[in-house]
Amino acid sequence: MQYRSPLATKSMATRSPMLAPPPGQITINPDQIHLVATKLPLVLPKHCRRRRLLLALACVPHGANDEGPNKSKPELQSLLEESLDDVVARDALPKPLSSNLPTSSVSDGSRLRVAFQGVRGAYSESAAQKAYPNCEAVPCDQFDTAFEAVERWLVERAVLPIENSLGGSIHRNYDLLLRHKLHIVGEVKYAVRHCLLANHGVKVEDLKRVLSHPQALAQCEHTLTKLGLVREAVDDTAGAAKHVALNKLQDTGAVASAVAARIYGLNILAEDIQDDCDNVTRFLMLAREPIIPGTDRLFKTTIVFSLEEGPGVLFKALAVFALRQINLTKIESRPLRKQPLRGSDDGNAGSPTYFDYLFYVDFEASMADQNAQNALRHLKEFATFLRVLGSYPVDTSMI
Ligand SMILES: O=C(O)C(=O)C[C@]1(C(=O)O)C=C[C@@H](O)C=C1
Repeated sequence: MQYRSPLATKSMATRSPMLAPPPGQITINPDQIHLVATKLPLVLPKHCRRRRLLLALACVPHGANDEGPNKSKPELQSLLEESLDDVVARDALPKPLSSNLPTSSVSDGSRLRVAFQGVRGAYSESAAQKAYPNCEAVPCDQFDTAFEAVERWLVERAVLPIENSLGGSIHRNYDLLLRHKLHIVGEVKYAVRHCLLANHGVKVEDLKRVLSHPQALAQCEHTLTKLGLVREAVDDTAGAAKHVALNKLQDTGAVASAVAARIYGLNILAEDIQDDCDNVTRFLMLAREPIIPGTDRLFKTTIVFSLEEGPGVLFKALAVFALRQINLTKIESRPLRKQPLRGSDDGNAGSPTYFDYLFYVDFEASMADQNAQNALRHLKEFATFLRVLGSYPVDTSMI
């Protein structure tokens, strides 16, 4: 099956005016950050001086010219002068987060801001609400944007999909976990129930094509094949619904949630069209600081490591957990980029033979557990690289 993805290689803004980020959505590149800065007072509670300062700082474009027009500068200057002591005292050192139940407010009482990828009505928004009830979910056009939003203090957390029970891993987010320095502070599982949406008056037999996120299209493979619809991949399910609605398309439907149907005024032609009723996406909760791992409930730890090439090295790496009765719940390998292919040792010098890999492993133990610490100390003896991405409570909720 071949997806037509006309939107896949261009930036969001140039793809289609319909799919450009809506007002209020954060898009992080130096130019757009400047635009966001001018809107800050509209989106922030007035009493929240510290966050205004941090946001203002985050919004100064890299290499901004002092003599150039920078409308936010006087505000930034006065905020800096007024609040610097306060900020230095309270925020100079990153503080580990408590591993108690996730809070939905920050210390000043305002709602926790949580970045998700997609537009309003995306499954990721519902997952963010499940992870942090009553939070202020902030839409981001790309996964990278959500990572950056947390790193630059624009938001407190990000909730991003990492794997789906039908479609498998979301590789992009594995790669971004390593490229950024955020910590995994929790996980949340969300039951994804797809609907086939179209404009009012459009029947199933009128449809020729269907738009959605590639994962959502993959999760509905059988149904869409049966209907003979051409698939087109877009950035998120709700964005597909929005596009169909705004363009009043008559031959195109969208695979998205019932929530997206309500928001964008579309008709639900079919419900539960995913290939399996147990369609669950696991999302990671990300923060600037790690949480203090506990042993009071079930914890999971996610690590990433690389190994020397050689017979049985991966076996040896996994044995450090098996030897200590630590259960592995997930293993994922990703290419180690910027690492040249290595030649074989059989005299055939220069012939690219080996790919280098990064291994991501989730294991069921807390980093507060001596057994887990011993396992990682053992692994470090022969791993060429090792990083703990987070130690966090397992989502044991009924989905
Ligand atoms: O497009 C959305 O609504 C999303 O939230 C993204 C996403 C994903 O990336 O996998 C999330 C859950 C579903 O599995 C389908 C799509």
